[in-house]
Amino acid sequence: MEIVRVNNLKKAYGDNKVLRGIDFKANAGEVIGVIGKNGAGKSTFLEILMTLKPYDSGNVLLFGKELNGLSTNQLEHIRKDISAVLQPTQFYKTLKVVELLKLFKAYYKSPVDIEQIITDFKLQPHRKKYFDKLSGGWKQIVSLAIAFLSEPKMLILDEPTTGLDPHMRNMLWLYITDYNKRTGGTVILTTHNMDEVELYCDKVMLLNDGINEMFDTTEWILSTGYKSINDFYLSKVSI
Ligand SMILES: Nc1ncnc2c1ncn2[C@@H]1O[C@H](COP(=O)(O)OP(=O)(O)OP(=O)(O)O)[C@@H](O)[C@H]1O
Repeated sequence: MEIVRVNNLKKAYGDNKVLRGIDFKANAGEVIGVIGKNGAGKSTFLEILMTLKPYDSGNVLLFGKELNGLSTNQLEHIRKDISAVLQPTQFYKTLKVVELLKLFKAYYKSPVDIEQIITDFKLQPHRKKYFDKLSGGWKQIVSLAIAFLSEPKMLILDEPTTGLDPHMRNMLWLYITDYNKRTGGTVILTTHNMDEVELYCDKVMLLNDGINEMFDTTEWILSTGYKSINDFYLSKVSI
């Protein structure tokens, strides 16, 4: 089943033409990595998929519906099936980890068991701490746990493992892989870690000079003679 289809997507900030004709597709159950150098437009692309940012031209279809032209009600309906890692706000400060999880569980009407999430994300020692007092990496973990609460059909993660130690990184990937297998949910993420792309992503899109220079399976890219996805990246992208 097709979850996302993007044709000839263009987006500029003033004279800065960031996306100059992107074609992309995500099916149910795929894990897709979006890569490219700093400033290539990865976050811009994800924000458009999250329905947070307008685009100039082209087509973006989520769950078969073209985004431009949807009413506010229709957009809200679509957003129920999407989850993204939220940027912590001031409001998070005043709540403990377990309170935050309960709040979002109620908000999403999530069937997910809070205690299970606490165990899966190794949050037991932190459950009674105020969010504001957690380290950067643990704030990231809590934000990710919240994103999974709604059991979304599409999960969008912007650099989810940046700032996480190797165990936490591993744990997060196990969780992503398990969520993907269990629910058939689609995961679209950006990362600068090419080993993660090679290990965990079914497909990879390389954004370069505003276009998708490559969009294919990691398997196919490796079969063309690159030693690794890192090798592929270094040979395709100049500094
Ligand atoms: N709101 C904005 N207004 C103006 N320019 C913007 C805005 N957001 C992003 N840009 C510009 O668009 C370009 C792409 O930025 P974007 O954040 O999408 O890239 P990225 O690939 O995610 O980068 P990074 O890997 O560094 O996170 C950059 O030149 C950036 O300065």
